[in-house]
Amino acid sequence: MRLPVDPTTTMNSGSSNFLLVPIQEYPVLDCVPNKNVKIVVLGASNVGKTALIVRFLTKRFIGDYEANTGALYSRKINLDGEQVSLQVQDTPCVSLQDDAEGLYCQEQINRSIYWADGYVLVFSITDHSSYRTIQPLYQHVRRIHPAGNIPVILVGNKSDLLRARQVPADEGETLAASLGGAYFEVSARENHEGVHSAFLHLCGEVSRALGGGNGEKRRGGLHLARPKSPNMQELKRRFRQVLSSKGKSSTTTL
Ligand SMILES: Nc1nc2c(ncn2[C@@H]2O[C@H](COP(=O)(O)OP(=O)(O)OP(=O)(O)O)[C@@H](O)[C@H]2O)c(=O)[nH]1
Repeated sequence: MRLPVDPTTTMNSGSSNFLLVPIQEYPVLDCVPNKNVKIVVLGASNVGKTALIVRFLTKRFIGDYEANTGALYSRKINLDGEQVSLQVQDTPCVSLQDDAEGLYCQEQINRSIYWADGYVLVFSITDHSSYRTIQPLYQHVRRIHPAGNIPVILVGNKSDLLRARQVPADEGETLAASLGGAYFEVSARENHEGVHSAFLHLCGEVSRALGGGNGEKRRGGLHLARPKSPNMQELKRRFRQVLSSKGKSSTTTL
């Protein structure tokens, strides 16, 4: 069933896509100053990225969505007793190239990866090919953020479809461990709590990575941290490093 569309319900006014349930946007005025947790949800087609975001933000599950072109949602959350501004970016799907190592990844996804501080990598437990996209996807994120810690969680969605399972839980756990993140097996369709815990876990990781309340990115990657004292040699070295890492990333133009 398609619900009526209220354009005020989308947070991304420049985008033609829309969501079928209203997600309230909260003012960020009473949030911790400058503490903005930005997460992006990535994965193959049809794994439930939009369903997970809707579940997390509204506690609801809606069966059908318009084809997703990437909407940005913002709200206020309570994290360890602090009101924090959260932004969640939905994305179009990624897919494996024929050699199964490279990734088709739209430019807008690259921009979202660059923008975000934390990553929800989603596959469907009923679709092994969606699981196989995760490792190349993570490598792709790494190319965009080559240095430092990357807060990430791995989500195996559609756990209500046990009879159609193609990915055993221990494969999910092993993969998550190799990425340095936690694994959550959830059902956006049947359960809010699991989805909520997964997103909140990542928000906590991001918040810690951002550091004690000043909201500045602590990790490296393409962000050039300002050196304590001006040193032209060091600046030139960092600049060359960034240029060469950009050159290595064939799909990334930032
Ligand atoms: N059974 C079941 N179906 C789900 C679940 N989550 C999502 N779906 C269904 O899976 C389909 C895809 O969900 P979406 O949220 O549109 O997936 P997506 O990853 O955003 O898809 P793309 O727009 O192709 O990137 C829809 O028909 C959903 O109703 C789940 O936990 N269980």
